[in-house]
Amino acid sequence: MSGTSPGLTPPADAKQPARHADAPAPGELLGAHYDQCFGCGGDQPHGLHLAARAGEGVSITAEFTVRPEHQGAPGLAHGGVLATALDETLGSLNWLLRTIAVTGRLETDFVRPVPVGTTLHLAAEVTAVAGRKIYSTATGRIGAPDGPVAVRADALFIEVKVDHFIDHGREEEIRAAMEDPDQIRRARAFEVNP
Ligand SMILES: CCCCCCCCCCCCCCCC(=O)SCCNC(=O)CCNC(=O)[C@H](O)C(C)(C)COP(=O)(O)OP(=O)(O)OC[C@H]1O[C@@H](n2cnc3c(N)ncnc32)[C@H](O)[C@@H]1OP(=O)(O)O
Repeated sequence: MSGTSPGLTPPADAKQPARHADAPAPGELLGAHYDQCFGCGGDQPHGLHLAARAGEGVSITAEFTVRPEHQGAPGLAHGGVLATALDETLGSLNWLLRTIAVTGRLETDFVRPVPVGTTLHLAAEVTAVAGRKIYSTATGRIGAPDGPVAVRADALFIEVKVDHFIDHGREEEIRAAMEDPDQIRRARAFEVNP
């Protein structure tokens, strides 16, 4: 689906997304792009620990289990946490394009409440690319990949250079990320832009 706001509608000359030749194979786990990331970082104690897996084409699947610390209303996931899970899944798509990009716009529909203990099955794909603009869409389903849709989102990511993080991020975290011995994570963070 495309979002309802004009910023989420690809221009007429937008192109179909092209999976990068070196993208991880379908079924492969992507791993975290940064170990302290709130969405995917394994060393982030407060995070969602979302694990994304490459799909066919430019698509991703991911799973996220709602824990008690994710509540908004009693026993139910906070909407902002669900939006984060969608944002993280959508952001992972950019690795299949081998592009560094940040979220410019994220439009979320909350269709059903998501109880604590639920595993949300997320699926996302890039729908179009226009210059630096990457258009994508995602759904989150309750309990199974074909379960009822609980949340969906449309997003616009904007390609940036690594300088975006170096210029705006805090120096100690930037330095630590650059020295990360995990080659895949370093490549996801730094080595995708020429
Ligand atoms: C050293 C350590 C490295 C670590 C490496 C980590 C690797 C990978 C990390 C990824 C992390 C993933 C985590 C999950 C994803 C996030 O959550 S990312 C964090 C949340 N997002 C942000 O912080 C972004 C903040 N915003 C910005 O920095 C700037 O607004 C942006 C998005 C870079 C755009 O600024 P800009 O580059 O000056 O672009 P600009 O020329 O204004 O716009 C370009 C085009 O996009 C359009 N556009 C821009 N913004 C919008 C918008 N909001 N709505 C509609 N259209 C828009 C413009 O209209 C323009 O269109 P055209 O005129 O070309 O047709």
